[in-house]
Amino acid sequence: MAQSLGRLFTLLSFRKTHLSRQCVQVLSGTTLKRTLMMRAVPILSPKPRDFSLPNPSWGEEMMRLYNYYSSQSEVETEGEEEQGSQWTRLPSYNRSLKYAIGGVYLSKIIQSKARLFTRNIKHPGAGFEYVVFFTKDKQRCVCIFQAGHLLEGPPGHVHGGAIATIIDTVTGTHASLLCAPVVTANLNINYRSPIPLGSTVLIESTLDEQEGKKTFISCKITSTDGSKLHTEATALFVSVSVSHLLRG
Ligand SMILES: CCCCC/C=C\C/C=C\C/C=C\C/C=C\CCCC(=O)SCCNC(=O)CCNC(=O)[C@H](O)C(C)(C)COP(=O)(O)OP(=O)(O)OC[C@H]1O[C@@H](n2cnc3c(N)ncnc32)[C@H](O)[C@@H]1OP(=O)(O)O
Repeated sequence: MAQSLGRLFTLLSFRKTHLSRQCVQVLSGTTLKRTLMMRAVPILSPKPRDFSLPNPSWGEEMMRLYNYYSSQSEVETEGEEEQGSQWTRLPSYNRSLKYAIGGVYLSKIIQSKARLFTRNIKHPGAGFEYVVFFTKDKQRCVCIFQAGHLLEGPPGHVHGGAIATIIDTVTGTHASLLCAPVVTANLNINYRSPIPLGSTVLIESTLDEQEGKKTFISCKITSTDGSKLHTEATALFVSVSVSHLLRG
């Protein structure tokens, strides 16, 4: 199985070197949207649905922050200089495979029922609603997260496992931007104050260090005005080959 999948990946140019280069090309800079349309999602492939665009379940605070970071992402077209482009929104698909060339088709061939954990609840607003923005130098990411009613742990509050999941997702996405593919090797979490169900919070992730195959990232979750610290975490990601992912 792993061998035949390996051959398939090779045929479809889904090799580590290619993937890494492509990720760097595709996911950097403020021309992300245009580049993604032209390179990562090829002519032969339909455009995958982007789950990090607003939907009717997004509350006022989620929309306010989305508009704020989107406005910071706008590219100044006058002159050569790009201004006001501190943040770039990262599209989000229901399978990581969909970031690869031909990923939409690959997704139909390889474990077609598999879905990204955070994008597998169909009802808008019931699970994880989130959008990630990253800085040009990829040193920082920010995620706006609205926690739906299916993520309950203690009554009225978000489950610690759901919090771990969104932290793994944001820090993992951050590490992937720097050196995909990666896996989480270590995740340490301190839960400082509960997150009310249905609320919108900010997740900020910072690159601490890169050392060979290792990428160290730290992260905190706060209320949107920054006054309340909910969670702090550190994570270690290790770069792996595609064959490592396939071997499991
Ligand atoms: C596919 C297309 C992707 C494209 C992506 C593009 C854009 C991204 C956008 C969105 C991404 C979307 C979603 C992302 C969402 C979530 C991300 C979730 C990620 C996960 O949820 S993933 C699942 C959980 N994860 C695992 O399932 C890992 C299982 N595990 C292993 O696969 C191995 O265990 C491994 C590889 C970790 C290590 O394997 P190993 O030991 O053979 O590796 P190696 O020796 O090379 O280690 C190298 C150096 O790391 C040190 N090291 C290793 N482990 C350590 C530890 N735990 N603590 C401290 N240091 C450690 C060593 O000590 C050495 O350090 P040194 O070099 O200094 O000696």
